[in-house]
Amino acid sequence: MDRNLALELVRVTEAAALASSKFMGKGDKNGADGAAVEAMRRAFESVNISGEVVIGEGELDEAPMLYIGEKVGKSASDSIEVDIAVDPLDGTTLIAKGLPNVISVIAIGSKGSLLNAPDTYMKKIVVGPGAKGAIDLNKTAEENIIAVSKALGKKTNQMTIAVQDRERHNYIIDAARKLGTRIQMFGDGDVATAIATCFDETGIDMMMGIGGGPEGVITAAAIKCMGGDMQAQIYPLSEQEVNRCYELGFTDEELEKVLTIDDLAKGDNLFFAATGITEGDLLSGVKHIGGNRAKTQSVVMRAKTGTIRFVDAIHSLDKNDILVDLMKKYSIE
Ligand SMILES: O=P(O)(O)OC[C@H]1O[C@](O)(COP(=O)(O)O)[C@@H](O)[C@@H]1O
Repeated sequence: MDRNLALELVRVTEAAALASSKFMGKGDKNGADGAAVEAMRRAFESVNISGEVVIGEGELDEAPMLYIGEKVGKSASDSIEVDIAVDPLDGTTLIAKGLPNVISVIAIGSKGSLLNAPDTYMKKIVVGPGAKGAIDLNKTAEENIIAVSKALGKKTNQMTIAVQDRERHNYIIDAARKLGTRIQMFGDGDVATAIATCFDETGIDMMMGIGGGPEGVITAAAIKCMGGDMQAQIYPLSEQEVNRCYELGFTDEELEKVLTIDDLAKGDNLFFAATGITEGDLLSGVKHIGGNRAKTQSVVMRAKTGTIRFVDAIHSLDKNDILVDLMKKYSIE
């Protein structure tokens, strides 16, 4: 894949971020998600790829989505075939309330590189480059915190771990408290939080917990680009989810397997892009400024080179065809 693809991908997440930002705090999570999906789909039309969505979003909550198997991109005779994983809006509950940590994300990899994870829960553990090789999902939360602290050369009470605020994570909270480890709880949006582990300035050393499977694959592509580490296990939490895994052809053995970052996102022919929608640890949210313009901040990464680029942009919203059309459709100023 050509390096110039990076900027094209940023345009795609920017489009989704701009469209959904119009819904911030309006209590309409499906409206925000729908606008992000449509904007992303339209923006993909000008990207010179022949892409197939292998990870879509929305199945868990039946929200609008870019569905699995959907073809996206220009699909010209010279377009390269790629796997695409998308989450046009990670944090639908957050955007409805105007809360921080909402982003739009895509990961792209060569054909067959991204795991076709089911739309069920996934157990995840994510660390930055400093603790690469130190994590093991077969071990307890306590053992992992200790191993990561050793790798980072910190005491466990000098570490901060990020945990999604859910009852199912009480075992992690108990382990961290026993070790005196600080906990940064977050309401939603585990892709943004996982990425934050790879940036020292966020102060987050590790993320652990059970979140969406599709989000897990997207996270793995990003963490690969940044040289961090991740392990995961498909983790259906209900009988319905177990059946869904079987329907998709997963065996019991595969469901028990601890997946490495390479199982989730193979090789290094991978790109990842994200744009902030609301303020986050790493990316600023969309800021609507005077003159019908808006500022965005994005990050785009490439695993092959390890380059991480932050892209600041100012958009003239009335000159943006996708946005003009969508705002008409949703009757939003
Ligand atoms: O909210 P749940 O059911 O605990 O699921 C966790 C998943 O939900 C999210 O917090 C938000 O997902 P949505 O944007 O689809 O609402 C993800 O980041 C996370 O992986």
